Amino acid sequence: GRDACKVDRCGHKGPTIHFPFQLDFHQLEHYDYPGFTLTCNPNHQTVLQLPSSVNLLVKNINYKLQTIDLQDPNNCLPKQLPNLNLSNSPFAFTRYSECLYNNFSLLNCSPPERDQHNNYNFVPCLSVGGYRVYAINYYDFSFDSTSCVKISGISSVPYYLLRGVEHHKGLHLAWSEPSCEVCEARGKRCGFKKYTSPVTVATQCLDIRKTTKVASKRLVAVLALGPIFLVLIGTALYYTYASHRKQNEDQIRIDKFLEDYTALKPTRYSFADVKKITNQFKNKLGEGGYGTVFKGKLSSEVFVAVKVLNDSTGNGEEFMNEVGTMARIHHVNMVRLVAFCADETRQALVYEFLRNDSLEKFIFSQNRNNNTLGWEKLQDSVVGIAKGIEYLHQGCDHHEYSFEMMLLEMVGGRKNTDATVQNTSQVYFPEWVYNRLCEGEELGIKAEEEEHGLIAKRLTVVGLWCIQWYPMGRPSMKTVVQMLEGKGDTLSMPPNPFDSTKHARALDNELPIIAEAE
Ligand SMILES: Nc1ncnc2c1ncn2[C@@H]1O[C@H](COP(=O)(O)OP(=O)(O)OP(=O)(O)O)[C@@H](O)[C@H]1O
Repeated sequence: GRDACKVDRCGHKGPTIHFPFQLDFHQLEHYDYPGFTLTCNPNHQTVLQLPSSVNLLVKNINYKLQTIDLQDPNNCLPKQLPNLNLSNSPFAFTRYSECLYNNFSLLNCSPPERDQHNNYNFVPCLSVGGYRVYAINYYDFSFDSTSCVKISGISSVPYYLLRGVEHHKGLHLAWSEPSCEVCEARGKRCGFKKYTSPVTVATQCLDIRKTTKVASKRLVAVLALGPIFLVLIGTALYYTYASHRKQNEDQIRIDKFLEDYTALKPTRYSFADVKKITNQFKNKLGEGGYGTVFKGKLSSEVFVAVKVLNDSTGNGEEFMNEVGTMARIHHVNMVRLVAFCADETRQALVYEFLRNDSLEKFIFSQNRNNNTLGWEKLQDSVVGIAKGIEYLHQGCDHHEYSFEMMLLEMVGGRKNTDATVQNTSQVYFPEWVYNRLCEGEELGIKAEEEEHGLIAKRLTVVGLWCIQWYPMGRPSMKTVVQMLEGKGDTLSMPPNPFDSTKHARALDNELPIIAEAE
């Protein structure tokens, strides 16, 4: 109970510190439960030391949500991330940032003549002397790293920590043990009760009033000591002045952050702007179902792809959906919507420019042996796309029907309805390839090394799982990512998606029998 009544803080603006946290100089009083130890640095800032000597400043502790907000003392979190390992600490990344990304490398790139890397995660605080540091994911294979040197690797991290402008936001962690949520929600103070196992701690709820009574008694004692009180007032005034100055500095930093953040949101252009950006639609990149795509230039270094929507494209619903959704999406595997145009008559979407051609061209390349995209790269692309779709689904298990066809088309190396194929049994590639796999035959594709054959087989089996007749039989995108990343040849074969008799029989079973009318 004594621990629960104790409230500390490092500076008058610092977060309040009470159970399950404690300041290290009160260590002796915590004879029953060590809690999470914090320290005060000489600048009266609160410091949390995480394993591997990662020291971070504590900005806020939310005892109700059991979260803690941390900042790097030098405002350069990416510098600490390679050492950050939470496995031996009571903390984990918060649910809000549950999208964790693996295998980032910090690359130091020599000064580019013109910055061709502007679409990647630039880390300003690590970039010195004209060199530029980027946080690049294993799957960013379009990133030209020839003039770069790897500084360090980051194994697992919430993606928001690597986005340049969001470094200021700091790191958000959560703890689950000891659990004080119930006490906090009841407006009570939480305290240690007993150990239920060597590592698990039971807590008890204590009345805060007791705490305030103790506090007010102390206040009376302080008032009695008048002269000391005056000194305290003087000190407090000094700190108020100092904190006011610091508040101003914080405000400037926040304003700068908001400015950057606003710059990230899609801008609205007029159609005249769009014409200017695309140089009168001079350079056509391609054509899709909804419009024509042109190359454009925002500045001497920033290129974009401008999709001018067909006049006949819907009643504006599709356009609003696209802008509404894309504006909220920030994912390493998703193209970024930079701007849009919605004049009375014309609509256009402005995306970041992707310089490495469309995947379609690589899939349907005639001479697969000579193309630059080998089987490993194809697999990497598929995993990247699957992760992007998983991010979009965020827990909903509905499928991206064209994803599985893309998998199968990659292996088939041709559209599965290719009418030029001689052997009619091969015309519907998915069915043909299912039968072949079931009979233990090779896929009959061009894969010179054994490992390539395994990749092709893995893509095919996952594709076949995803085209299962019944939606319930299809794996979630999360499972798809795991299947695609799985090593070796251990995937089981799915049931036959083309067995129409089974489907008919299953339907028979499911439909209720309706009696004929008399
Ligand atoms: N962000 C981009 N960067 C570079 N090229 C692009 C970009 N977006 C589209 N393109 C080019 O424009 C072509 C058409 O793209 P678009 O998105 O309109 O069609 P799609 O994806 O093929 O089909 P759909 O209209 O069904 O989405 C692509 O094949 C590609 O060559």
